Amino acid sequence: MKEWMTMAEQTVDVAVVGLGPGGEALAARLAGAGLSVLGIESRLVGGECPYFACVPTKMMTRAADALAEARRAGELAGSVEVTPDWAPVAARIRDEATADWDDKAAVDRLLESGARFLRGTARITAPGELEVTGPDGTHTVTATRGIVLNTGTDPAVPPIPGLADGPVWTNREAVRATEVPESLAVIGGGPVGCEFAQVFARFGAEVTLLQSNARLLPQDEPEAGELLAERLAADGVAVRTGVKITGATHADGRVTLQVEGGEPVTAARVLVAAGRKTDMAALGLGVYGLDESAKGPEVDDRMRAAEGLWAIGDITGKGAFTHMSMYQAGIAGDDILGQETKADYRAVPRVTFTDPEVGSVGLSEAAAREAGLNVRTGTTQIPDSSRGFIHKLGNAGLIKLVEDAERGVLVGATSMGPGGGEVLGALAVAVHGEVPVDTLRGMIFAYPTFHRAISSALDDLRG
Ligand SMILES: Cc1cc2nc3c(=O)[nH]c(=O)nc-3n(C[C@H](O)[C@H](O)[C@H](O)COP(=O)(O)OP(=O)(O)OC[C@H]3O[C@@H](n4cnc5c(N)ncnc54)[C@H](O)[C@@H]3O)c2cc1C
Ligand SMILES: NC(=O)c1ccc[n+]([C@@H]2O[C@H](COP(=O)([O-])OP(=O)(O)OC[C@H]3O[C@@H](n4cnc5c(N)ncnc54)[C@H](O)[C@@H]3O)[C@@H](O)[C@H]2O)c1
Repeated sequence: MKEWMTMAEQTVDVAVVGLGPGGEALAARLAGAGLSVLGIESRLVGGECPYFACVPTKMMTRAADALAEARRAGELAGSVEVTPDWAPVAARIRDEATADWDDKAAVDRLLESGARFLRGTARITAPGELEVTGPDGTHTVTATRGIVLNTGTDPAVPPIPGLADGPVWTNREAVRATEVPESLAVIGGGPVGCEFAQVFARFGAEVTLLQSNARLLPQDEPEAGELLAERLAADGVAVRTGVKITGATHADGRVTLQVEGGEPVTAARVLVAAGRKTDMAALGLGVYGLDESAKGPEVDDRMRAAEGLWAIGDITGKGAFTHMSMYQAGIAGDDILGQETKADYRAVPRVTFTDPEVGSVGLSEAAAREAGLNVRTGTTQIPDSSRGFIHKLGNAGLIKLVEDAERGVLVGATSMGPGGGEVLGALAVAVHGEVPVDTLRGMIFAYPTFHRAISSALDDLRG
């Protein structure tokens, strides 16, 4: 194991700036391949996902789903008394997910791979040159083969007058919650807002979700956003879409949000889930002649942003998901190690872990039409399937397929329902493998599974 770096100047083959999921994996891989690699991280090795995002929030949704299932037992299986308790959730996130937000295990793993590690904030000062400011001073780093950026995003707090004058939760504070607020106003109806809104509502908070867009999950099919709004309402969330928040005041430990043309919302807490921001100027991207006002560098299909500069993860704008960060790390790693692999984004899957889960892959109907394809769609409702009928309570969901009729292949699909993210697997194979629709129609789908509903959606395909 190499020593923790303390020297002020060092030269390596590759510097990985920001150790999100992809950067961490890439640094270890390149070191394993014999390159000298320096991983630089200002906060926690592993990035947003393990400490503030995917893992803790999915522990929350797991717990909230357990409560919902227990509440359904009354009608299906006899009486159950449900008394929500946040303590086990908070303890699990602190102890099992984040080791109390300590990345020692991840740092050790990185050092054991042969990579070096430097804690600090990096800024590019010249091509292949970095200045890193951290707890033990300022270091200069020269990366002779190049720099990989995996700097991710920060939560964006919208410029609502007064909002930032008092305490505001983003995902980073919400995952540290040690108790459930009595009431919660959620700003934003994307994946983050919807997941948190349902979790806290199921644990007893009075939740209002304020979404500026006309619907929830605007990147998904409209049918999915509409059905999700219904299901959140059934959980007691007051869902308000198409709203404009014009101001905020903080008083007596409560926040009040003014809503244009509507009732103001007062809550004990406000959670901002209104998207993410980046700062390319702070990173010094202009050194490479790149646009510092952009959200991130443009990359080619090998993740190259410039000569000797690669970028992976959320900043590439190809989908802010951990699996994308890992996928792109593989592509960039191949390029650095001289293997020719090209990124292919035709079948990017994503899952919002609400109940019902909303999974989608490839193009939505609107995106396929915008791309000029001759589109046919097919839809089926999960409650109309045998498994949906059997499942009864909690069976809301749908499957929607988007076919390129010209080629007779699926270019997109949505799978919403119980285990919707798992059912998505079959659809992702179909889109990724460009399996002819006729071949899919000839498949035998096990009875009575949720995924068997795919065959009804195939039967429904029409122009
Ligand atoms: C609440 C929430 C839930 C989510 N749930 C899911 C989910 O279920 N599934 C999923 O696939 N995705 C989910 N995501 C998205 C997921 O967290 C990100 O896509 C994932 O973390 C990958 O991001 P990344 O690789 O770009 O880097 P990040 O994870 O954002 O890490 C970047 C790292 O770079 C560091 N850094 C930044 N600038 C510098 C600098 N100048 N010098 C040194 N270090 C720097 C940061 O400190 C950070 O640790 C969720 C996101 C949120 C907010
Ligand atoms: N399960 C997952 O894979 C998962 C889960 C969470 C987040 N993520 C990723 O993290 C990223 C961030 O998610 P997010 O939900 O924060 O962002 P987002 O950009 O997807 O959604 C933010 C929503 O907030 C709304 N909004 C913006 N400003 C507003 C305002 N002033 N008032 C009211 N509403 C406003 C927008 O209409 C938008 O729909 C996304 O790209 C997402 O893909 C993934």
